[in-house]
Amino acid sequence: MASMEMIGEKSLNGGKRAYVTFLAGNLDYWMGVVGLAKGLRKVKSAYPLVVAILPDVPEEHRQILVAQGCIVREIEPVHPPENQTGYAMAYYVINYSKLRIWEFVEYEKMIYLDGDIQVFSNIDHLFDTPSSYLYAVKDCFCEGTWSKTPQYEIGYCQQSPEKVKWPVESHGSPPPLYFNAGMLVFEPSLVTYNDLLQTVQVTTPTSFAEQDFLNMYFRDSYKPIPSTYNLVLAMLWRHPECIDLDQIKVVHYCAKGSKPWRYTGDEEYMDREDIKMLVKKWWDIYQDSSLDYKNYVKTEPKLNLIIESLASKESGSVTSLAPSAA
Ligand SMILES: O=c1ccn([C@@H]2O[C@H](COP(=O)(O)OP(=O)(O)O[C@H]3O[C@H](CO)[C@H](O)[C@H](O)[C@H]3O)[C@@H](O)[C@H]2O)c(=O)[nH]1
Ligand SMILES: O[C@H]1[C@H](O)[C@@H](O)[C@H](O)[C@@H](O)[C@H]1O
Ligand SMILES: [Mn+2]
Repeated sequence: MASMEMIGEKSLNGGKRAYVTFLAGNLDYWMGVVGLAKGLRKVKSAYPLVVAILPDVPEEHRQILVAQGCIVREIEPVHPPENQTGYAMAYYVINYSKLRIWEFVEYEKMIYLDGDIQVFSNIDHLFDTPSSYLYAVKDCFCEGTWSKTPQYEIGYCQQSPEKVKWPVESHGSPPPLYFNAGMLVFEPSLVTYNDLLQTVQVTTPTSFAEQDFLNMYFRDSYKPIPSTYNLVLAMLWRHPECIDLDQIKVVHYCAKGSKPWRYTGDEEYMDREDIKMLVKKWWDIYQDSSLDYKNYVKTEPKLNLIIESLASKESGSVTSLAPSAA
């Protein structure tokens, strides 16, 4: 990878790791980020959550995130060339700004999670995956958001490619593997970052905005990881044979009507028992005040030790940071 960031085999950032998410606008997505910060604490993740925010995030939302232990980093919006054909969701245009996270080179490796994701098991081990690849979960093409694509028209989905076979005779080779960009394991790099930003300006925008773009850009370095690391909810009704809910570590509330903080149960599939259970599990974490950063700092024994030690140093006495043998 980028020589600028490496001296010999050692990286300049000392191998630092962090989770990162993205927040834009003054709507209610900050609630998702608070839920995520608390979820990462619940599973005892060892790494902080960086929030890349656009300038339009109100001050009060920033303060809530800081109070929840997040590292807030403001980023400039990225404006792609004009889109002549439209996005699957009009707001997807803001997601191009996500490309800025490749600039966070004080970290050697990061795990990006959308704000509408919750982590139910510790996934820190993903930081140990071999470098120079982009890891993400294969997407599903079966929802209406995909209706303008050949995959959807044919009824082909990479999740069950044997169900409806790709018509090689009429359409050529099947499309390359395609990941959902709500969860990514990646390495920040200034070389990659500059190239991403230059390339995006000469690339025609398509329905799934930066998700399409990243799929194209990282085609040769993409490595699929199991759906347990990013359960795109539609998998539950489109490909139930591929999913074992007990194994799921990360849930992505991306299906229409499934954002827990907006959930009404009215939209299609939203009255399913598994959906109700997953929405409730999100709320349980969001409302658990013992997972608030301030309470967590109070109760976390290791942190307490450090805080006490620093306090006693300040007051003149020297205490060892090592835990007592007792
Ligand atoms: O008003 C908004 C809208 C979005 N977001 C942020 O942007 C992320 C992406 O938006 P959604 O989660 O609503 O989008 P989807 O999950 O439906 O979208 C999927 O496709 C998108 C295409 O742009 C992105 O790639 C996204 O990461 C991927 O999960 C959110 O989680 C949130 O972190 C905001 O902060 N405010
Ligand atoms: O990015 C989109 C989005 O997350 C949709 O909600 C989902 O149906 C798609 O599979 C995905 O590609
Ligand atoms: Mn999402």
